[in-house]
Amino acid sequence: MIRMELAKMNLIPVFLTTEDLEVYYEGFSNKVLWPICHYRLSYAVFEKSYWLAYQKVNQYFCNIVLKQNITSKDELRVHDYQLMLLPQLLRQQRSDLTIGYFQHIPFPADEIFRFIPWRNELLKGLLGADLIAFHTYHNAPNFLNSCLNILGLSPKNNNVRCRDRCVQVEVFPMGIDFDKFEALSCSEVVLAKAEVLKDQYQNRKLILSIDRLDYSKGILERLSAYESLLQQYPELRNKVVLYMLVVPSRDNVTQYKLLRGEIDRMIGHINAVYGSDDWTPITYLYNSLPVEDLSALYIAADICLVTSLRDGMNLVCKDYIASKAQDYNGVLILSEFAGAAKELSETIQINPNAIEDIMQAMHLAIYMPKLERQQRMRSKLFFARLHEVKREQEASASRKMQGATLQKLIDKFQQA
Ligand SMILES: Nc1ncnc2c1ncn2[C@@H]1O[C@H](COP(=O)(O)OP(=O)(O)O[C@H]2O[C@H](CO)[C@@H](O)[C@H](O)[C@H]2O)[C@@H](O)[C@H]1O
Ligand SMILES: O=P(O)(O)OC[C@H](O)CO
Repeated sequence: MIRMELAKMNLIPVFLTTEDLEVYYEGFSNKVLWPICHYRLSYAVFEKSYWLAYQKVNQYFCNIVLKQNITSKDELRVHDYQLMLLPQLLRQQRSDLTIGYFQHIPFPADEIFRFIPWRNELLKGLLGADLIAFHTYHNAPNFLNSCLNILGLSPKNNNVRCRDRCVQVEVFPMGIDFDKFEALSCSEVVLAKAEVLKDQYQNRKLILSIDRLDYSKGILERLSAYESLLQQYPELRNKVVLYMLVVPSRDNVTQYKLLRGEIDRMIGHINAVYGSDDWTPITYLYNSLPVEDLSALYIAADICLVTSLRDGMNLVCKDYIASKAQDYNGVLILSEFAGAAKELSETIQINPNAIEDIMQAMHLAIYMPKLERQQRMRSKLFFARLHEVKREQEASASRKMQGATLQKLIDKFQQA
């Protein structure tokens, strides 16, 4: 049944057992690779059984891919850290294939990647691809340094030579479906929902955050900063609301369970200590919402607060910008450790480890004059459009075209 429904969308499922999910997905992917790539060494659990499952499931994906009727004209694209071994597994069976690999999360410094007992195998797995790509610039040298210092392969001009093949390492910052969010922000249904939200909060300043429940998103740091804001500027009490939408994620993994408990505790504390009969400082939703509701939140929010401690890109901030394409009326506070910060220079950027900085950024955003808000948002809109996901798809359809397409867009920007 599932198989048939997915076939209608040209999709083929890869079914995993409960045990595979536990050791491959929750285990190796999210207790080894995720913490290492997000610089949380102490959260990594180097279990041999996780590694065995990771190899097994990557092989399983490989078998299913190769059962399809693939010709050497097809281009295979492997996405993300759950499938680092897949490029080489495919290459071993089919040397004629063109394979791309895109990593959505950061690639850490070689001294960090080195911690993984199976780092050589992982790097060799990736090097089965013809093209390895990351969101932002610093990931590429991190990967190339790992090839050099762990495998002893000297890179030359972003290329790594593996026997008779040359692997190219590139940077493609990913965007969103900009038009979709812009269109939603004009839809009557969404605008009505946004009005309901504004009424509900009686025109208090609405600070919005949306993320999966993840320790990489700096959720506790955000809460500490918000508490400091209410402490240091008591005149803001009853005038602001922090609306936190936290999307459930990996809830069987220990560190995620602990984080959830701590979030609940901090929110309970802030609401109990600072709240009053007619004002709750934090609205907290632990849920996944339909896209119309997300869009209404973006429209209603005066400020969007992104506090990632590490983030490959962060698309929430781009969704927010696209949702402001009509009136430019919003302020984005963005962590300097989110990949998006490299493109969005007109944001208020913060180091999320500096609680005082987040607090001052919120204060600045709350009192920012309308003209300045709009000027900053206009320039951000340009960059969010520049890397729209549709353009990226067209651009990466041919590797050769990529450089030229991107250059053309950059030239256009420079002329503007
Ligand atoms: N309830 C809901 N329903 C529908 N959509 C929802 C939703 N809640 C959130 N979303 C959407 O999901 C996306 C989440 O992407 P993010 O980049 O913010 O984080 P994530 O860590 O999941 O992504 C990983 O992949 C992305 C993309 O490569 C990288 O930016 C990031 O660094 C990396 O960790 C956003 O576009 C958001 O609008
Ligand atoms: O929810 P997960 O575990 O599939 O991970 C989502 C992230 O987009 C991974 O990059």
